[in-house]
Amino acid sequence: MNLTSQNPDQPQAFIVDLDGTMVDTLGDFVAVLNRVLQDLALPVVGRDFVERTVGQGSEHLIRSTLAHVGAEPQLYEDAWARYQAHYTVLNGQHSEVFPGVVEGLERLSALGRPMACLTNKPAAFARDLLAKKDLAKYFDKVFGGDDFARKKPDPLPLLKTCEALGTAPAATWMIGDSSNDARAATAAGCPVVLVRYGYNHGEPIDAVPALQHLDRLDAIDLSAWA
Ligand SMILES: O=C(O)COP(=O)(O)O
Ligand SMILES: [Mg+2]
Repeated sequence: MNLTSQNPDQPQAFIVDLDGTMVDTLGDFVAVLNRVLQDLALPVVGRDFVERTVGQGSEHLIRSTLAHVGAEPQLYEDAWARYQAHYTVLNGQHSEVFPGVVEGLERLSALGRPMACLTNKPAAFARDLLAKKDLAKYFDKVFGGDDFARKKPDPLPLLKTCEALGTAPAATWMIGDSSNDARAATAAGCPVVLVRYGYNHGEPIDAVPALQHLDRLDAIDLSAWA
């Protein structure tokens, strides 16, 4: 086995999504959104709505939530400021690392290849959450939805992350939970692995083409290394 091989089929680096892939953050999103809605004397939202709506960044989530409860879109700026304030306090309090994630990250990190976390979550919240859940140690780089001009499903964040890791997209595996991750990865030329337990906009993830669909991150098949 030659670990330094440049065979593009072999993973030379990993990019891992955060919400729905490593951490079950739905509880945080629901708690924060409902505090914002209560502040604004608006009706609260349920877990199902949030599960269908997360994954495209905070702006999209806040705008969609206001529309869902029938609020005026002009409330956005106020809601965004309140969302930031509540999220800063509540980040990680209602969320759990998914089963198999620590074991999976240990397997990946044992390969000694560069690893990045790439999420649509604002970078400051992502860094804070990774630190609180003791996952920061696995990543050489962490990028959030406000680090680049465009978010996933645009390929730009993937291309920029590959550049930062110093690896070719074709040799850099993206591990995510949604069609957003898959679309961004495919457009960037990165192979994609999808987990089934996350949030895929209310759609079955098995319908989204990927190298592998996993029930747990530690079930990832790295046999391309053999
Ligand atoms: O939309 C978000 O805030 C985060 O989503 P992601 O971590 O799955 O990219
Ligand atoms: Mg996700």
